[in-house]
Order: sequence, then C-alpha cells, then structure tokens
Amino acid sequence: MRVGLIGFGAIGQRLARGLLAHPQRVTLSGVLVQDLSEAQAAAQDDLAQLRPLLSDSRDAWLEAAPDLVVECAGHTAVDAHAVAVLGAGCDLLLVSVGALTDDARYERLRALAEAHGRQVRLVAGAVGGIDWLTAARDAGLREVVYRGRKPPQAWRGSPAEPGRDLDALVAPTRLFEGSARQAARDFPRNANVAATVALATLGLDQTRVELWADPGVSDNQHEIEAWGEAGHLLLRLDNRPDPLNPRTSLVTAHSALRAVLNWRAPLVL
Ligand SMILES: NC(=O)C1=CN([C@@H]2O[C@H](COP(=O)(O)OP(=O)(O)OC[C@H]3O[C@@H](n4cnc5c(N)ncnc54)[C@H](O)[C@@H]3O)[C@@H](O)[C@H]2O)C=CC1
Ligand SMILES: O=C([O-])CC(=O)C(=O)O
Repeated sequence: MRVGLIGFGAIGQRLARGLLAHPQRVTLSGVLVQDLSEAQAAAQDDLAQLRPLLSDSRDAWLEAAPDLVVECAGHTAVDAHAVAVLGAGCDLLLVSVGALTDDARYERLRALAEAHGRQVRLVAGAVGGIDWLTAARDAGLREVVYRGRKPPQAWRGSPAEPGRDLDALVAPTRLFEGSARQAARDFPRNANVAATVALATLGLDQTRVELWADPGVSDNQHEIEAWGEAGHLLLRLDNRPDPLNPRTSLVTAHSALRAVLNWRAPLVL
C-alpha cells in the first residue's frame, strides 16, 4: 500500500519513522509540507532518506499515487487538502479530527468518499476506549464527559493565553467548560480528542468538555467518563508528551501508524 503524508511535525516525523520500519507492508509515496526548507532541515539522520519525498506541491505529491493519505498537519491543512485528496481517489486518515466540527465540511468529505468508493477514517489518536464508546453508543448512552488536563506550557498560543500568565499558575485552572464542538474549534491544537470522543458518542453538541491547565502534571492527561445502558466507563490516560511538540501526546503517531498497518491487514485487532 502506498501511503502519503500531509505534515512533517511531531506526528509526521514519528509516523514516517514507523512506516519506514515496515517496508514489506507500506511504501511512503511522499510527504506534503507547507515549508519545504523547514522540512528538509528536519529530515536528518534516519529520516534523511525522506528528503527526495518532501514536496510543497500538492499536484506533484499526488502524482506519486498514494492509496491512503494520512493528514497530520492541522485543521487548516484539512481545509486546504482533504477534498483534493478524496477527489484523487485516495482513502484518508484524519488526525486533526476537530476539523470535523464544521458540519458542512464533515458532510462534504463523507459524500466525496462515498462518491469515490473510498473511506475517511478518524484516528483514535491520543485517547483510548473508542471501541467501547461506539459499542455503548449503540446500546444507549446517557451522558459523556471528556476532561483534558495538560501542563500550562501546552496551552501556549491557545485562546486561554491572552490575559493569563501561564507560567505563573500555581493551581489547576479550568480554561474551558462547554460543548465538544466549541472546545475542538477553539483549541485546534489541543482538543481534537474532544471531537473524537463526541463523534464516537453523543455528538459534538451533547458531549461535555472541560479543559485544564495544571502546573502539577507533566503528562497530558485525558479522562473520559460515560454512562449508559452498557454500563459506566471511567478511563484516564497519562500520556507522555512528544518532545518535538509537548501539546501532542507521543502515542498519537503510533495510533496513526497502527491504523495504517491495519488498513489492509488480514487479521486486525
Ligand atoms: N487526534 C489526536 O489525538 C491529535 C491530533 N492532533 C492534530 O495533529 C496536528 C499535528 O500535530 P503535530 O504533528 O504535533 O504538530 P506540529 O506543529 O509538530 O506539526 C505540524 C506540521 O504540519 C505542517 N503543516 C501545517 N499546515 C500545513 C499544510 N497546509 N500543508 C502541509 N503541511 C502543513 C507544519 O509545517 C508542521 O510541519 C495538530 O495540529 C492537531 O490538529 C494533535 C495531537 C493529537
Ligand atoms: O495529543 C494530545 O494529548 C491531545 C491533543 O493535542 C489534541 O487532541 O489535539
């Protein structure tokens, strides 16, 4: 299977490394980037072999004929490229799940995939338990809450920063409380998982979200609680941040890698 990537940051680089380790299963067809010189500088050591595959031209990158494209570049990249990728007949794995808080975009991508006989899949990413949640949704769910808690620095550049000295926080501080739709839209680099949990369960408007900056934690913590006919789920993940981008949990790239390797595997777990 030929796999194309969009994005070569923390997730893209870790995922590329994982794909290169499975040459019998997947071939990396190309990596679409926004800033070519920045990407070339990042392609060092074991990733240096990728330099010829880096491109800032979508047409040239699509000419390498990927079967599956993994987006790991952010909401604006979904906006810029997802339609063209599906139009070119590729499957699409979205990491920036929060881009689907826009209902029109969600429906457009779904309809395009259907028209081309392809699939858009959403990565589980930094969270777990999505299998239980989707099954429990079918059994009947009453209430779902997602709580995200990260060190203060992880919220730099987010709407939580203006008017607040993140470095001065001495106690856990709630930055946001509201719907998953608003959380994922307002915190596009921190709360994609709020959209993932919501799309797997009660939807973007009925799933409740709290986001916290906590000077007492060094991990990215994700807590999901759900109540329904199937029972009660209480799940907490203490995710190690990716050193290249501490907002992003290291496991996210591995979740994308697993999804890619499972795409056409004869036996899938
Ligand atoms: N579903 C999940 O669990 C998670 C989702 N994410 C999503 O993944 C995205 C990427 O995360 P990281 O790799 O940590 O970010 P990063 O900031 O380390 O890297 C993003 C890369 O994408 C590139 N890029 C941005 N716009 C682009 C475009 N239009 N076309 C091509 N390349 C473009 C940037 O130059 C950069 O190389 C986040 O912005 C977030 O939306 C992040 C963490 C968890
Ligand atoms: O990686 C994480 O811990 C979660 C994250 O940033 C997101 O959902 O956007």
